[in-house]
Amino acid sequence: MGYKFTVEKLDLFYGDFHALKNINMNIPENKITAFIGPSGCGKSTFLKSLNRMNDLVEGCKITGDVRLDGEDIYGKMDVNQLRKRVGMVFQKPNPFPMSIYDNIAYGPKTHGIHSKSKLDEIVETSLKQAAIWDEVKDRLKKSALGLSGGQQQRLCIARALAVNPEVILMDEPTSALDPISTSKIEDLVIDLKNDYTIIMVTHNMQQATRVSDETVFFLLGEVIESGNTEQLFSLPQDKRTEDYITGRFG
Ligand SMILES: Nc1ncnc2c1ncn2[C@@H]1O[C@H](COP(=O)(O)OP(=O)(O)OP(=O)(O)O)[C@@H](O)[C@H]1O
Repeated sequence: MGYKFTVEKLDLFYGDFHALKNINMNIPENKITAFIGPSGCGKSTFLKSLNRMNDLVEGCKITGDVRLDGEDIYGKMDVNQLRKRVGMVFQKPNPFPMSIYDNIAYGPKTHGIHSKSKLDEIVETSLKQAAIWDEVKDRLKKSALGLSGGQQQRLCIARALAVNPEVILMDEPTSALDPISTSKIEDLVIDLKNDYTIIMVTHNMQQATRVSDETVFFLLGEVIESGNTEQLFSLPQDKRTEDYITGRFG
């Protein structure tokens, strides 16, 4: 199994607060990895350290080693290039206040693509990949804010795909959505893993078992247990994992 990310001895501090403690992890390529754990245990913080979103947080200090395809992302790698390779989808759909078309074309334009035909092609392909093309193809020039929550989230996934990333980080991508939209996003995520490496934070255990290949359980800033999803849920090795997945705490 090839690893997309390898993380060694990662510690992260927000000022004096030690939010992530000695994280060691390998994230397999072209698989879906789920991060689970109670609120405040550091899942989002860790997710954001994979594309250096924490750089924007004042007082945040990170030590250790995070490698993408063997390359140190906190070394010489250009942050814009890193974020192009490692895209992100947030909990609440956050389309830009512009047309559906422009939401998708925005990223490719900032990376130097200006040909109308090329942009048209990227918009269509990305929307098709995100399983929303049929719903929006006749209203591409209309505001993205007029879409439903579930459509907006698929649009945001299309926007992430438009810059041709290798990894997609998803922070509770369905927590604001109804069951039908959730199921559409889950199907989509499973389809996408053929071409992308996906890392997803979820509070929903059923979702983790439905979609992910690997699961990582976080508690109080530490990784308690990780491994094959089916195994972790059927035969947890650590009592704390068992307590969490059986709903005894968290
Ligand atoms: N910008 C920040 N400054 C200071 N502390 C922060 C900051 N962001 C997060 N924290 C703290 O770091 C810890 C981990 O937060 P994080 O958001 O990563 O947890 P989480 O597991 O994703 O939680 P949730 O499931 O509720 O989203 C929490 O104690 C939180 O209060």
